[in-house]
Amino acid sequence: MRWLILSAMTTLSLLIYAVTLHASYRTLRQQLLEQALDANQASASQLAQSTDTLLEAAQAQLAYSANLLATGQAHPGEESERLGRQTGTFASSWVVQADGRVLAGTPPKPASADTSKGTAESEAVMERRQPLIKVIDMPANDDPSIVVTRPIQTPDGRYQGRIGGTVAGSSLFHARPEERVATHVYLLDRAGRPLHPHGANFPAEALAEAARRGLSGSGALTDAQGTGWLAGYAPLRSAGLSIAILQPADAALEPLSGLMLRTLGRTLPFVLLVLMASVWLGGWIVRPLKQLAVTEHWESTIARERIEQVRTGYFEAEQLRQAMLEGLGRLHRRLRKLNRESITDPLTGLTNRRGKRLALSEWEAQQRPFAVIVIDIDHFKQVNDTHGHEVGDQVIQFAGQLMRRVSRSDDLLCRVGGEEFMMLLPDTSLETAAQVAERLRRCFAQEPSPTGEPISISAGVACWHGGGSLSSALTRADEALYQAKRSGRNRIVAGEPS
Ligand SMILES: Nc1nc2c(ncn2[C@@H]2O[C@H](COP(=O)(O)OP(=O)(O)OP(=O)(O)O)[C@@H](O)[C@H]2O)c(=O)[nH]1
Repeated sequence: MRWLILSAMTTLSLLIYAVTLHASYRTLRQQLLEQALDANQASASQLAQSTDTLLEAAQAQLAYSANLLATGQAHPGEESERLGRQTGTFASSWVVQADGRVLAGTPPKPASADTSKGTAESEAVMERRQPLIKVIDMPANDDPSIVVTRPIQTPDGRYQGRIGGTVAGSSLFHARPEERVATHVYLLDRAGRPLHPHGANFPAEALAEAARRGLSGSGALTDAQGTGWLAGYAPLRSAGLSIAILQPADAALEPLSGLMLRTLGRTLPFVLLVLMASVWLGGWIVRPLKQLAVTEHWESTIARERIEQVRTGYFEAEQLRQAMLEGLGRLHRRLRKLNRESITDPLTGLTNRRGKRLALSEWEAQQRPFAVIVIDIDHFKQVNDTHGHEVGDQVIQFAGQLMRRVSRSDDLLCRVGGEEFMMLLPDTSLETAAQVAERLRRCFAQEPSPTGEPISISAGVACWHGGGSLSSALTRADEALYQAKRSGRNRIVAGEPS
């Protein structure tokens, strides 16, 4: 039972522990993913905001220079050089006149001087002679560059050309907030296509709608290879683009195993404690039950004493103990009754032959001296013949009553045959026993029996002094009785002392 309780509690504890660990794992995982998504979105928004500020500042600087050039307050070469030197915003700058000819540039021959041309959209902007911000196609590993241009128009509205510059990605993304584990920054066009870096391998289409609508937010994506990505995105309003910050989900979940190990380390001692408590509890529950499981000495008082000494400790075991004591009490009472019945003559209530034999064995073992009176009703056959067996039985019962009348409480009164009786008087001399026998004989002679008249008895008396043969003492009593019968009945004969 102990092992049953132990294994049940162990299984239950481990099951609860496993479920708790699993739930912790799921919660931690979810928390890490949500934190990463929030962080990526915050980074994307911050980066977009700082880039927007930078590009707006670049536009303002170009507007100032365009105004100086349009009003003839500055020379194109000087202004282009001043832009590069003074602000530090531009990696290169140039001035082109209305027909597209480069008037000045810093560096002197900027490779991207004509990069303000390109897409149909940007051409249209140029045609409309509006300011433009545009990402230049760059080699895959380079930082992106953004071209910012501004029309040069005289106060009366004549278009004289454009002034522009490139803002390098290094200065764009230097404002990037904290560099987080395995994060990648992407510039997306309005269709959500990655403009930079080239060949970006992520499920861009998932961000297309957000990019088109200029939304900011975050989401978990899965690419064609089944890799999970955590994306945060925000619109780069000044350039009509979006910035996305992506992080592989695995990288965000990297701390998970460490956290779970720490959780295990912290909780395992408690689990061991629970298991140890289970062992102790199992023992505590089983101990009184084990002690109550008495398998021997049920018939003696030892069992009762052992059960009484059991300290139960809890209600159910105490109930069981009480029930066992109650059952044991009943068993003992029943055994006593059976024992009594097995040594009692049912007609007279006197001790029967078996009881007599047991008592004699005990006295012999104890060497306890006793006197014996063997009694026989005279002519009992005639009683039966004359008055019937029923009256004969009543006479036998009557004989028992008279024997009780003349005896002491210590004396053992037995019915040893049909109308034969025996009185065993412990620690009694031959003379005293003979006197008792004589008193009994007189009782019979004087008291009317169930026949309506007194009846007579004959008796033989002998005694055993605690040594020698006990059976010879009994034989002497029998011989004395025989002698009393032969001498005419209704008399007592004491045998020879041993
Ligand atoms: N009613 C009745 N009679 C019994 C019982 N046991 C024995 N008897 C009868 O007791 C009688 C004993 O008779 P006997 O042994 O001849 O002895 P007796 O007639 O007493 O003659 P003596 O002993 O020589 O004086 C028999 O008739 C038995 O049937 C009993 O339990 N009830």
